[in-house]
Amino acid sequence: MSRTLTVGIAGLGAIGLHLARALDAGVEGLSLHSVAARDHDKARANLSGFRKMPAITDLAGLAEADIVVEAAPASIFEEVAKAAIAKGRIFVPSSCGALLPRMHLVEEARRTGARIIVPTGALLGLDAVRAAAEGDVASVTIETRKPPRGLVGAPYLEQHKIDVLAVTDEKKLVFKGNAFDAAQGFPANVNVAAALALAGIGPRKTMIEIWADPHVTRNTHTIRVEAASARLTMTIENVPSEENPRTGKITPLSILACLRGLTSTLKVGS
Ligand SMILES: NC(=O)C1=CN([C@@H]2O[C@H](COP(=O)(O)OP(=O)(O)OC[C@H]3O[C@@H](n4cnc5c(N)ncnc54)[C@H](O)[C@@H]3O)[C@@H](O)[C@H]2O)C=CC1
Ligand SMILES: O=C([O-])CC(=O)C(=O)O
Repeated sequence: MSRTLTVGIAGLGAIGLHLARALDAGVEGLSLHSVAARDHDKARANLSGFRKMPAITDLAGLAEADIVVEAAPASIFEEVAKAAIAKGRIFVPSSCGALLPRMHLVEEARRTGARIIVPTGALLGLDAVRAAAEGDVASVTIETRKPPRGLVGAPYLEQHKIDVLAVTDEKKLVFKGNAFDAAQGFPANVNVAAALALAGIGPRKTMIEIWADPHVTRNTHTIRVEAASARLTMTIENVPSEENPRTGKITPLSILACLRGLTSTLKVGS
């Protein structure tokens, strides 16, 4: 009989609250242990209907759980990650773009016995990308198209004085470069590119185009891989969540599926 793993969640927004609700509703092998939120009164209100009230803790306190899910702004990624890794926990980051300039955390995890498990999140196909990357890969690219409001607030846009809300007619290419630079410039918008880079050929070789497209209603990501074993092109069209239009509704579901895979007897996909 395998034991139940406890889960702590940092952030109760579009991802964290949905995940907390799903865990509270009951998932075999997993139990919601604690949450960390910026506003504790709001958190208590959000959790009021829960069958079993989790502890409301500070970010470091989450590391008492077996699994720590980070679902907060990228700016507090390091604090959550460090505490979980120091205690040898399973760390599941949503803001995985923030991992790219902090790969020393992987070394630290090796030392403490922690694991860092990057979920597929709002993307698709990372099983095939990982398989292809066991052999020779010539190129990996991602094209992200979001409704302009799904890009608002990105530091790159502010630095380059690009007003995406003024993009109302023709779609506009707002960034072209590698996944590392994209993650710095768009920390709340293209974590998918970071996950793709980590699955495949790394953040300097994975190339991304980001489009502000007033003609799409969904956050749309197309990945293309040219490898010795296979050529693949895949597109996902994510319904933006009500709470945060930058974030696709599939993201908390993907993290839930990832957590289930940590305890389930039958696991499908690599
Ligand atoms: N890996 C992926 O495919 C995806 C990753 N993301 C990323 O996941 C992260 C979370 O996304 P969302 O849930 O949509 O964001 P959100 O903005 O809806 O929620 C974040 C929550 O964190 C809370 N928070 C802020 N400071 C905090 C603190 N010091 N302590 C505790 N809580 C704090 C906020 O109050 C908010 O409730 C973001 O970095 C986002 O960019 C989003 C979509 C896809
Ligand atoms: O939800 C999405 O479509 C992708 C996203 O925000 C991210 O990768 O950060």
